[in-house]
Amino acid sequence: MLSREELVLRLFEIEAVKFGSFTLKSGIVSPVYVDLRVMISYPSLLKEVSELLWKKAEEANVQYKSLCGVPYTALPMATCISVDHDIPMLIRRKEAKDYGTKKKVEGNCEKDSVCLIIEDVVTTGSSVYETAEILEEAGVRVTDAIVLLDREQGGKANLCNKNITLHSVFTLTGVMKILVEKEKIKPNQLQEVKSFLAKNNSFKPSTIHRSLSFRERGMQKQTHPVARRLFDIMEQKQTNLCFSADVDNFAELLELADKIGQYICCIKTHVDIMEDFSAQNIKSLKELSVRHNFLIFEDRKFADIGNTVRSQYTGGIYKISDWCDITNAHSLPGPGIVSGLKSSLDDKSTRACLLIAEMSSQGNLADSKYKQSTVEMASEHGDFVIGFICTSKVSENPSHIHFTPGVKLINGVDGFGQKYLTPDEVIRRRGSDVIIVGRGITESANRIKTAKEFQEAGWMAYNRR
Ligand SMILES: O=c1ccn([C@@H]2O[C@H](COP(=O)(O)O)[C@@H](O)[C@H]2O)c(=O)[nH]1
Repeated sequence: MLSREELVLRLFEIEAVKFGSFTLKSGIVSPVYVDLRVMISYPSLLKEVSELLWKKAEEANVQYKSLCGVPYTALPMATCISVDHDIPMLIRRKEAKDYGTKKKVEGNCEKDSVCLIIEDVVTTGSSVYETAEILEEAGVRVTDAIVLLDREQGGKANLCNKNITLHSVFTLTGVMKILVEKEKIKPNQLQEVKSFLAKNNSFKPSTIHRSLSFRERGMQKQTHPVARRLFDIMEQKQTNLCFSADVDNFAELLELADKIGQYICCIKTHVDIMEDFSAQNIKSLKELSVRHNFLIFEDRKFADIGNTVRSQYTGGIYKISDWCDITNAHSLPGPGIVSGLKSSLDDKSTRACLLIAEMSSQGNLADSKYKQSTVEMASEHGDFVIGFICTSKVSENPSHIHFTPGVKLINGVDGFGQKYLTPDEVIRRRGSDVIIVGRGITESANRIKTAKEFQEAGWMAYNRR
């Protein structure tokens, strides 16, 4: 085995770590460049490095069942550890297969077992987190990651905010100190890199843990009256569960609303799947919403120009604006959609809208720019838009409420690409506020008991953040 110093010198020799002036993909000019891809050309060094990564996990006493290298550079490292120590490996695909199983993870994903992530270099931590998300979708848990070199640019803290502990074999400044000692680089190069690192730190302090309570958010001056009612209900009934009542007849819907009404803050409907829609049935639902103190959210997902959505909201057979407290809309058509919807309301204090910033389905087209523009649109229409359909916290405005669909008690994916996350992942780790649960309840043999379980899981996750 090489000593730590010898290993650093080898990495320097093979130019896996270089000093000078390098323009990064981001356009930033960096005085240091790390490229551990070259290591596959030096198998004995690769083996040494892999052994160090494994030892780091042992020292940190990480308990895990399998390991997964972040593609591509860490893949051979994970493979060496797997073979040398007889530890099952998982491979994360960069692209899901577009045929057959469409799997994103290869290998045996034992439900709820812990998978250790192996990475070569961490800067912001985003590649580790992306890999963790995909592994968790496949049903395994990620608690720790081992990295050969931490560039000390905020990755460790960012991952910590996501509940992943990063253990590093080397830090960039640690490597540089060895190189200064061995007179391979000058002390001023170390200083230059240190000041570069200080100026280029990616750490984003999470506001999730320090966020205000639902009660406090309901009391903000700019909070819309409908959002205020919802915050009040959530605190009063200690529930952030929105039940997605995706059944096709009112007898079943009303029975469910009555039986599980005590556990929910909101019921979500798709009126256009009901076979027996009638004003009388809606009246009965309204009565139940008053008796059990929950709001009604019609998941209409408006997506047309302002003039059309105005008619769709108020007219036709459903007359949605007459009875639903909350509806939702895609931001795709632009701000006209919000203006169109709200223009039909005489009293804007009793009706509100959520914008769809993200979707829970695999392969959806809402990218980060779309999400950001959606949040800007919401901010411009605070008199009607109270929050978002999203899969993570998208807005820092405490008056905005985040609703997340695709929730079950275990992670997974349905046959049409609907991705499921747990209440803990959605509320505590991702910072959303309300879990939307449909089939997790309707497909249960004991719907009432299961609704209570979701209520407890959602509320516990809120209290733990
Ligand atoms: O991105 C989205 C937006 C809306 N939905 C709706 O939520 C429920 C989820 O039902 P499950 O049975 O819990 O999967 C359903 O009504 C969708 O239309 C969503 O899933 N994803």
